[in-house]
Amino acid sequence: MSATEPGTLSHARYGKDLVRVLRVVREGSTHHVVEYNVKALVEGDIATSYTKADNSVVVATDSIKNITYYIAKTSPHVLHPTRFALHIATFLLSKYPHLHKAFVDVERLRWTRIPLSGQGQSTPHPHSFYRDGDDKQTVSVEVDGTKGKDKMVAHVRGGMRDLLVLKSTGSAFRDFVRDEFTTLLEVPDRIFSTSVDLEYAFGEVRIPAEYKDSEKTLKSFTLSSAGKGDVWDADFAADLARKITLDVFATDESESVQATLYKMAQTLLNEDQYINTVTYKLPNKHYVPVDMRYIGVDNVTPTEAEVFTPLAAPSGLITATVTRK
Ligand SMILES: O=c1[nH]c(=O)c2[nH]c(=O)[nH]c2[nH]1
Repeated sequence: MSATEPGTLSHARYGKDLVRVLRVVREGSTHHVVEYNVKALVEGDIATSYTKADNSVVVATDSIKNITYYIAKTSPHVLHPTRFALHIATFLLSKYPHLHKAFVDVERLRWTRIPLSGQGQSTPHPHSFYRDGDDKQTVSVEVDGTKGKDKMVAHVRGGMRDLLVLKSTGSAFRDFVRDEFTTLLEVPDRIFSTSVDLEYAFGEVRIPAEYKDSEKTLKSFTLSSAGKGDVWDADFAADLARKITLDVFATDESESVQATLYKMAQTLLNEDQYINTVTYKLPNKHYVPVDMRYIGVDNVTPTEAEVFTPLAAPSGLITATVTRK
């Protein structure tokens, strides 16, 4: 190595981030829409592009963006974020022999059919939608073609972020360490609010042959899943994870964010046998009772606390990963 290069390139990965795409699938007069934010990165024999300014090994990030749109246009998987991500990753590796790994993250934004009321019942509109929550479904896939393009394997993670929840009772925080640094009061009842960030990992899967030959099979190909909530049925897992998170949050008599988080994770592992690890990141979004004693009003005794101020910062942050035994 030349004296002017004291370092070696030990890691190199590149691609396009923040590719925004809305796809409409028309089924007669019923339409389906999905909106995604996509990040697609690749690794492979690309070192010389960094070390020798050799762009002959570079698939332009602009082309990676175009491939993302092309798969959005042609993939039979486009309505399913996990399979869509797998399709982009697999396509990149199949098309470019010198690329060996692809990393595709997809965020799905919420668009839900507008429910129309009439004749005492609600009907979902066939082509009008509304944003019914700021939470995003997340998908991260890593497809590894290093053992050969006919033996590709994938590591898939699902999850969600920005699911904002609050409960006004059913949450206590007591019996924590008390010493000279403690100012927090023990409370049998408090507000509990968090913005749920969840990620869960499935076991490794082989990419079926149909995925690779995308252009030949695009029209005909449908993939059957091996079981409810597996990688190929990850939408089920995502709905289940959201439902469990909300159910446990609502019904748990919480002794702490830690204890509620752990119950959520165990419930998800119990209900989806294909998920192996679950990671929650739960900020504790504090709401503080306003002290009105100076005007002779009790708003601090837990049973009297009715007026709160949200505390933007600092925030608690409770995280944990629970792994299947
Ligand atoms: O559920 C909680 N866990 C903590 O670790 C903690 N720390 C704190 O100040 N409040 C809370 N609440």
